[in-house]
Amino acid sequence: MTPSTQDDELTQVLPALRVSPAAEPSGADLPPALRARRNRGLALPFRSAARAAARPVAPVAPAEPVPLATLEGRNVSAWFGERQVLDRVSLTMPAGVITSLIGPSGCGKSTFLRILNRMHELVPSASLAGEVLLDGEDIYDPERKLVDARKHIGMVFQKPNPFPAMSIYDNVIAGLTLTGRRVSGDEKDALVESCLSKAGLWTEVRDRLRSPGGGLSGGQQQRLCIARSLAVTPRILLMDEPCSALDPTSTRVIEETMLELAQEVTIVIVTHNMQQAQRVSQNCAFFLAAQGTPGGIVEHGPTELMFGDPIDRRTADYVNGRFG
Ligand SMILES: Nc1ncnc2c1ncn2[C@@H]1O[C@H](COP(=O)(O)OP(=O)(O)OP(=O)(O)O)[C@@H](O)[C@H]1O
Repeated sequence: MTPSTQDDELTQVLPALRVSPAAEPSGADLPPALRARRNRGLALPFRSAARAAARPVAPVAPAEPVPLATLEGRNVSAWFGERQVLDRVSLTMPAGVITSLIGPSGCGKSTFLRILNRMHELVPSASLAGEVLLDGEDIYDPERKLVDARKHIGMVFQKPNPFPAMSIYDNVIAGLTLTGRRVSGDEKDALVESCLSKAGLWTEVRDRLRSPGGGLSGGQQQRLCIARSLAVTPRILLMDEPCSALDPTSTRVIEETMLELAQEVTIVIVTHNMQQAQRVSQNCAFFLAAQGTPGGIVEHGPTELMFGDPIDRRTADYVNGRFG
């Protein structure tokens, strides 16, 4: 989806804000996603252990810890006009876990992701059925405002979309500006440093915060977009092929960032990269749409099992590159 204006884009991309950034993790602790890797005997991504221990702590005011949230889709179906593209998809994306959505092109992964933060309904012909529960509360409850869902569920897109002429600093706090929340200068400075640090970009841009966001490399721009999402303290971060436009080095840096962020935000990522799904996610769901039928989930579960010992032959074919 390509938003038409900056404000449209901000409204879609950035949830309304809570200003207090989440508490920085203890430098001695590895995030759960990394601990899970270590416990399973898997190597940590390069630099992750060091970064987890040595991540700079921004001088932010003490903040209320934001509890990790679980997101659950129940019997989610979706249509564009008369055409049904998803059929009764149910998936739980547990708190603090990175869940990857995999599957061939056109099977409805991005549609499902956009339903998870109420972006699907922005398409005029789109409709849907089912429930999306954020910690048990349906984000589609008619009593709830759209902004309540976006407040908690952020999105990072395939193509990095910072505001190119806007400074790096202002890009990070763009969501605050849109929502009209007044934040003191010191608090803004601390928030910018904290979010850029969490997105793994601080040390690269700390000396040029007033330079335009468009002057950064593609990978840096994507991390700037992640920092922009974090500035409004989402509880869930949805990522739609966040590395598909990036080179392998930038991809690796974003993956490390995701693993570290998993300590404070539940992440759901759509990816076509099977190695990436294995590197970053603990849970995985395989989507498929047979010819002429809407997409659904064939199988989901721990990523290790999905790749190492899948139940369904179609899953095995897909993860082993034998599909189609
Ligand atoms: N705005 C739209 N209007 C009409 N049909 C759409 C729209 N967006 C997606 N679709 C259709 O919905 C189906 C699912 O698309 P979706 O983008 O969710 O699949 P996907 O699995 O994410 O694909 P990819 O991996 O290629 O991004 C496809 O058949 C697509 O053509």
